[in-house]
Amino acid sequence: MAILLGAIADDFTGASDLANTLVKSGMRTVQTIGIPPDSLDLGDTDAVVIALKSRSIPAPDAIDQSLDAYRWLADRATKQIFFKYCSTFDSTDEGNIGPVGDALLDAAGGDFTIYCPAFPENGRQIFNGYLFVGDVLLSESSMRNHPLTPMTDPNLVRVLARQTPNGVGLVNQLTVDKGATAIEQAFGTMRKDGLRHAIVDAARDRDLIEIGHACKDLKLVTGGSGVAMGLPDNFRAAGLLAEDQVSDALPKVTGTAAILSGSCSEATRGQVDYMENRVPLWRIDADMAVEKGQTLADDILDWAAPQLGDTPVMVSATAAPENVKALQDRIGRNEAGALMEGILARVAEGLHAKGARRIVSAGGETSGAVVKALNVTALRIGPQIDPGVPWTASVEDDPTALAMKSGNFGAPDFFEKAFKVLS
Ligand SMILES: Nc1ncnc2c1ncn2[C@@H]1O[C@H](COP(=O)(O)OP(=O)(O)O)[C@@H](O)[C@H]1O
Ligand SMILES: O=C(O)[C@@H](O)C(=O)COP(=O)(O)O
Repeated sequence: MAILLGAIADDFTGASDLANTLVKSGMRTVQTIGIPPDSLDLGDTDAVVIALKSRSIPAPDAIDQSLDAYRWLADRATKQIFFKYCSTFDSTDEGNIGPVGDALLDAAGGDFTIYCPAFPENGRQIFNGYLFVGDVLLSESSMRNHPLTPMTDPNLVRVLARQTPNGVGLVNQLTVDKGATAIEQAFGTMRKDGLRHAIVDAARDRDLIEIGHACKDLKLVTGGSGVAMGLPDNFRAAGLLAEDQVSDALPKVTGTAAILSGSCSEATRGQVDYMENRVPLWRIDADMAVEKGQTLADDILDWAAPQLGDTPVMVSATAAPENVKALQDRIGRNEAGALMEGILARVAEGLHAKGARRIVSAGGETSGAVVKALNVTALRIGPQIDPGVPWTASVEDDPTALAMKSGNFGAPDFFEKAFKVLS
């Protein structure tokens, strides 16, 4: 059976955000951790989301990994390819959105694609190419202090133009407001003008649905999870997708509970503070982390072992921007990230070995490190906790329930709510 939509996501939280949208829009979706083994039974699957950890690696590596994922999908006669990146367009001037977009477009034999990270339900809107996060421009939001991809330019046409040698245009709100036909005509005009990429404005879900409909003939669509909302309708209109409701029921998972947080985003900082005095919480001290390296995980595991149970134990590297900067100045930006990710991944592995089977991780890079340490191959998508964050369960015989929270997603009580949604 052919895959209708094959997505390549540049991080793990982003992948489950997209899978959540597709399931809610009626597609039977499997999220895989990296390129799936041939032994993976896809069953009746309409969409596959391949989660990579390619957002913050050098662009040539991100291209190679994305093309490997593309080839896996192409070998399975996938009808349309989706490249998922962050709703805050997380990237540096060196990549990776433009370079991966260009490489996938070449591989898919396309000559034009769109870039639309809008996610109105989570406050990401695009007007005249400018990305707003909540009420402020991207560059005024907490994303300006992101530990790995600080976003200081809110104009996505400019941001993308620095990442590709090819022309970047804009389909603005006036055109989007006219609906799918007008948007598709704008794509045609841009193609004739030799533009290969277009940022597309979107402020409301109904804009995203019209944009999705206008993308029905594109070989490659790129964006946040929002723009995927309109894509399932295209397959339904072509008679390829049933009208059936898709279930988000997960197998019953028992086992102790844990929360691992390495996101330093504003929302996560508030969510970690909320859990103070509500659960056993180990906040990783930067000095101790530098001194002990990954062996700090063993101390944390000794502390956690007697407290494991229904109430989650929580381990957090989450820190304020000035503390993140201090550690980065001391040991380097990527080294600081790798240090904290390494400790949290080793804690995850140890907790899993001690019976933890309900695990929440916060942060895209962090979740990537955690999930890789758990040797998970693929995930079923379960109920949503907050917009963009579903529970998932690994397909393995002894399943682990995992919720991977994007840095800036979720209400202040997210971690507490997560375990209520699962029970
Ligand atoms: N105290 C800290 N100092 C420096 N870097 C940190 C600290 N805590 C976590 N990090 C790193 O910051 C990065 C956060 O990125 P990520 O997990 O993707 O979160 P988000 O989803 O909020 O972007 C990770 O690489 C993580 O290891
Ligand atoms: O689109 C989004 O915002 C998310 O799906 C996402 O990719 C978030 O990444 P992190 O903030 O690194 O978790």
